[in-house]
Amino acid sequence: MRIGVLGLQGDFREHLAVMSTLGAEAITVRREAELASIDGLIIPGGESSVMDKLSRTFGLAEPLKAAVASGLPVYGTCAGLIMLADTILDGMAGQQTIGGLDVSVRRNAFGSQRDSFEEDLDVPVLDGGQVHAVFIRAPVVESVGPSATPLGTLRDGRVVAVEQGNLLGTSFHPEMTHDYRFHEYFLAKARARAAG
Ligand SMILES: NC(=O)CC[C@H](N)C(=O)O
Repeated sequence: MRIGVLGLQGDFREHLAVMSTLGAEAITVRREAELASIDGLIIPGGESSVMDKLSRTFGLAEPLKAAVASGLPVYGTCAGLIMLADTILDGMAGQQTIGGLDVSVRRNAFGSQRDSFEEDLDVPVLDGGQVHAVFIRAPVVESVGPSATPLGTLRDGRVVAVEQGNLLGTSFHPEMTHDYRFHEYFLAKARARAAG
């Protein structure tokens, strides 16, 4: 099994380090050909509008859409979640997404007052208790369509983790904690895909 981490922009090196900690082979993905050799893809945090522009400049936007449509397991964190959302609210002018997750996601949903914060979340699909989540200029999942499932919510009920088949998205950054259960959850999907 081999994992790709989209390396156009953002904190992709941290995700590569998590993969190495978890004993998974991982490569940085910047070209279409690299997408063909992986069993799962992580889209890191960063700035989604820049990632969107670069993915189109590098000719990766359509191949990424095709990869999602093919059932490749993809895990998006923060900006990566925005990239996977079918609908983006408060995007930059002309900002597009890869899509695939039947959700609307609002960029920078917590405003400058709460630019970054941490909260413990209940995530019933993960064993081992609450997940300590780090949010940095984070998006929120404002509505979840019938094809997607919320996995985790803030105390106020707002959705910050979602799943839809092979797609997984979190508003927060597990790569910045030592709790890699979301990465493990994603790797299980990639392992199933690699096993064919
Ligand atoms: N930490 C992050 O990934 C921030 C996301 C960023 N605010 C965006 O709109 O893409």
